Amino acid sequence: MAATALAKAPSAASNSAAQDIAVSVKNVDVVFGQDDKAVTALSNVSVDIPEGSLITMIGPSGCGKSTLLRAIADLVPVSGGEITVLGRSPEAARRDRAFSFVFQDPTLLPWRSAIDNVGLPLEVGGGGTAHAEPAELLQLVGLKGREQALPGELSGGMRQRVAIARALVTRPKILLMDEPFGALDEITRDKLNEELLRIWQETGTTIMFVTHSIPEAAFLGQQVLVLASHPGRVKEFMPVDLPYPRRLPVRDTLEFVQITAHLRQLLEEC
Ligand SMILES: Nc1ncnc2c1ncn2[C@@H]1O[C@H](COP(=O)(O)OP(=O)(O)OP(=O)(O)O)[C@@H](O)[C@H]1O
Repeated sequence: MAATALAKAPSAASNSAAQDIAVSVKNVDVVFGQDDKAVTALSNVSVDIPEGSLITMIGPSGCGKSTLLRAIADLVPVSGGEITVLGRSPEAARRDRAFSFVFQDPTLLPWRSAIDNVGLPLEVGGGGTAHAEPAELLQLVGLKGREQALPGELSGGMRQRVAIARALVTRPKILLMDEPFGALDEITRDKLNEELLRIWQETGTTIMFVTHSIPEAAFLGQQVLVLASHPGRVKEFMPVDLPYPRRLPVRDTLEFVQITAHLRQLLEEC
């Protein structure tokens, strides 16, 4: 396996001129079940996610945020329309390890150290592919010195950092994150929000991030994809016109308050 350093990709935030599309979602429907039990989770959803961008997704419970992320990740089949990931099918992209998924629950193996958890994807089918060094990734997520700690010896926030490092070890172009900080206390979550932005800028990874938190969606995202429910559909794809690097105090500015007020208004209409 070829270990490579975490090459600094072109700054994601300053890369908006290069509009190659990482994920294209075109007229996508997802229907679960059949006949009178059929649930239309997504209806005619279209959105293009530029390479290197950080997109947050928000919407009422059950509007299909996770389903959209899972369809992109080839975990859920689409019933209509088309998804392409870096120009190929989600299945091909999964085989090529074009993306990694981070869930709310970090699901680490409790008997393996932090560094061995980070390296796990390399042991299951990662042979021959370029990858990042687990130790370097633990440093990237702020866990230098805790390489040998077992998950049970780490806090919830630290475990989620390990999960993020593990997701990055195969050097995916795209990171799909489904409420990764939803179970954490507010202070830890704030800190991880700032750190995720730093990681994004250092790696240039395209990130799609599902959240229930309006401030989190606005703080992280270059654009916020607002989904409405029954059936799940795009309500608005709203740009967040705040410069990066963003620090937490930006949330106290009038601009930020106006953005979150607009998002709240959109969600009330969903
Ligand atoms: N495997 C499945 N089988 C049947 N229905 C499903 C399945 N997965 C999701 N659904 C339904 O699809 C709809 C969208 O669910 P999804 O989990 O994508 O919503 P969500 O916006 O992520 O919700 P939440 O914010 O509560 O996590 C819901 O009505 C849900 O019940």
